[in-house]
Amino acid sequence: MKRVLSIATSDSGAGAGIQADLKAFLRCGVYGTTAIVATTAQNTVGVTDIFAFPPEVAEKQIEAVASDIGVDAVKTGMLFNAGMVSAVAGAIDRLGLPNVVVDPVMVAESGAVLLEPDAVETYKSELFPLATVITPNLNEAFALVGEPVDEDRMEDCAVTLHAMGPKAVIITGGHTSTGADLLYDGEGFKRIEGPVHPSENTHGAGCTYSSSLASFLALGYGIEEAASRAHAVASEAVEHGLGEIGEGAGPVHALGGVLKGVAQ
Ligand SMILES: Nc1ncnc2c1ncn2[C@@H]1O[C@H](COP(=O)(O)OP(=O)(O)O)[C@@H](O)[C@H]1O
Ligand SMILES: Cc1ncc(COP(=O)(O)O)c(N)n1
Repeated sequence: MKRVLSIATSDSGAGAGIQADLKAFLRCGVYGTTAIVATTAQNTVGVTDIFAFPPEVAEKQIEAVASDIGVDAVKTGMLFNAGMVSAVAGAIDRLGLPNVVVDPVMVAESGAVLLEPDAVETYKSELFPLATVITPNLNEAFALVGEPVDEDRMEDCAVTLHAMGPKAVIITGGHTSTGADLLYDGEGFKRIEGPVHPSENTHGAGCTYSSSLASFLALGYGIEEAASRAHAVASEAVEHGLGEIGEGAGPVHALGGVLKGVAQ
């Protein structure tokens, strides 16, 4: 059983964050572990509070998992502040963790700010250089390069992000007109396409995607194949999104496709 560690934040509504990551790990057939860096009071409508743990609490969890269970891939999600980004980068580096997927979570589907603005520089200087791949969505990608969102300039944006140190960049396409993800590995571009589901129940799509990507890297797939499989898992989770859960954008359902037809 391959082991994938999520370093991220709890979502009390369980649509995104650590909870979405564990569902995606189960869907992908890997053993998921967690280092929880903060917790949100959150539902499908919004985020009413964020409580961040001290960075040492995150470091201790990462060390506990690495020293006994082991780590075949790691995914970082919402890290909230600069001190945490720095501590997580330090632990990944010190422990030599492989297959590092960095999802630079900045804003929730509901509009809540999930990253303090001064942490962006720490991402660029400390965490991106350790990343196998970073997975910003369209808005995050342009925010990171400090430019207004322009779908026609996604390739330029990916090149600028790649120069910040990750081995590869994937700008996820859920908020673009085509829905395609864009992969840039420093040599060429690859568009990952698939059916776009007309669903509003996308809370947790990005978390599901980056966790699935880390899972497929742990399972030994190359970046292109892992990206294509992760897109398929995220897309299927959106297709089966749970509109009946909560009043806002419903949570994605990572196991929806797998459970179809199973007696309940
Ligand atoms: N309506 C949709 N239909 C199919 N795939 C989708 C849809 N929305 C998002 N996805 C896929 O889910 C993944 C996460 O996408 P995105 O929405 O860009 O991230 P985030 O949730 O961080 O904003 C991507 O692979 C994207 O292509
Ligand atoms: C704790 C936490 N982490 C991440 C997200 C982003 O969610 P999404 O996957 O929809 O971009 C979130 N809303 N809450």
